[in-house]
Amino acid sequence: MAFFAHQIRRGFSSSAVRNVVIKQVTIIGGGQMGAGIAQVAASTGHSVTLVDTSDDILKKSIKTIEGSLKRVVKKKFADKPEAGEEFIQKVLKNVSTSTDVGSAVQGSDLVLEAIVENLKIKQDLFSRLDKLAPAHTIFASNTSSLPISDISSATNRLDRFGGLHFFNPVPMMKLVEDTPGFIVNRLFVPYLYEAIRLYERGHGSKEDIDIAMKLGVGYPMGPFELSDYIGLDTIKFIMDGWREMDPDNTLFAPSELMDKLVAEGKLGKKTGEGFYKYK
Ligand SMILES: C[C@H](O)CC(=O)SCCNC(=O)CCNC(=O)[C@H](O)C(C)(C)COP(=O)(O)OP(=O)(O)OC[C@H]1O[C@@H](n2cnc3c(N)ncnc32)[C@H](O)[C@@H]1OP(=O)(O)O
Ligand SMILES: NC(=O)c1ccc[n+]([C@@H]2O[C@H](COP(=O)([O-])OP(=O)(O)OC[C@H]3O[C@@H](n4cnc5c(N)ncnc54)[C@H](O)[C@@H]3O)[C@@H](O)[C@H]2O)c1
Repeated sequence: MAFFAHQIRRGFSSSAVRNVVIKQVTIIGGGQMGAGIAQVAASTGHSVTLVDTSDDILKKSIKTIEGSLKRVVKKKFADKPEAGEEFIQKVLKNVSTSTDVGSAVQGSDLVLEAIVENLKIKQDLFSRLDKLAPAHTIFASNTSSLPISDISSATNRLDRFGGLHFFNPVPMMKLVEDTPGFIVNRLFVPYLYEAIRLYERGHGSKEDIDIAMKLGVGYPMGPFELSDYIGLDTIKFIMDGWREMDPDNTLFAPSELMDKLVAEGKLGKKTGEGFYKYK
C-alpha cells in the first residue's frame, strides 16, 4: 500500500488527496508499462484491474506479468522456491482484467492511464472516465512528455489529477517522477535522437554506437537497443510533441530514419523489428 500512497501524497497538493487510502487501482493500457505498473501495484498488496481493448492483449499482459514475477522470485526467493510460487499466485490473484472501462473504474481509488502517447486520445479517455468514475477517484497519467494540465483539462477533477511517470522495465527501475516538468526524458530523449542522427550522418554503425555508450559510460543498453526496448512510436510521439511546442529548438529536430521505421510499423521489440530484428 505504502508505495502508491506515498507517491500520491508527494505529487498532489490538494487536501482532497492528502489523506487518501489507495486500495483499488485501475490501470488503463496493458502494454509494457501498464503490465509493469500492474505487477508492482499488485505485489505491494493493491487490488488491480487492468484494462485494454481486447482479451487477447490482456492475456499477453498477464503472461508478461507472470514471466516478470518469475524473474523477481528467482532472486528474492532463491532458497525458498515454494514460498516464491506462493508469492506469484498471491500477486496474480490481486490482478483482474477487463475490456469494459466503465465497470472497471467502479470502486477504484486510483485510475492510472498508460495508453498511447497522444494528447487527444488521452483527453478523450479521461473525459469519459470523469463521467464514469466515483467522485473520490484520483486520476493519474504515466505520460512521458505531455503536460499534465493539458490532459487534465478534459476533466472536472483538477484537484485529483496528477502525473506518475514510471520507467521501463517498471519492476526494476526505482524512479517515479511526480513533480511538474519531468527531468529524465528532457535529457534522455534528445540523447537518443542525437545517436540516431550520428548514425544517419554516417559517423558510426548502430552496433558501434551502442557498444561505445555501454563501454564508455557504463550504460546497460546502447541508444539503439534502448530505443527498441522503449518503443519507437513512443519516442517519436514525444519528440513530435516537443517540436510542435518549440519548433526552432535544434534538440528537437526530426530523424528521417525514425519517421520511416515508425511509418513501416517497425516499432522495436514489441513488433519484432525496429533498429534491430528480434526473434
Ligand atoms: C521513455 C520513458 O518515458 C522513460 C523510460 O522508461 S526510459 C527507459 C529507462 N530504462 C532503461 O534505461 C533501462 C536500461 N536497461 C537496464 O537497466 C537493463 O538492461 C535491464 C534492467 C533492462 C536488463 O538488465 P540486463 O542485465 O541488461 O539483462 P538481463 O540479464 O536480462 O536482466 C538482469 C536481471 O534484471 C531483472 N529483470 C530484467 N528485466 C526484468 C523484468 N521485466 N521484470 C523483472 N525482472 C527483470 C532480472 O532479475 C534479470 O535477472 P535474470 O537473469 O535472473 O532474469
Ligand atoms: N515505453 C516506455 O519506456 C515508457 C516509459 C514511461 C512512460 N511511458 C508512457 O506510458 C504510456 C504507454 O506506453 P507503453 O510503452 O506501455 O505503450 P504500449 O504500446 O506498450 O501499450 C499501450 C497499450 O494501451 C492500449 N490502449 C490504447 N488505447 C487504449 C484505450 N483507449 N483504452 C485501453 N487501452 C488502450 C494498447 O492496446 C496497448 O496495449 C505512454 O504514454 C508512454 O509515453 C512509456
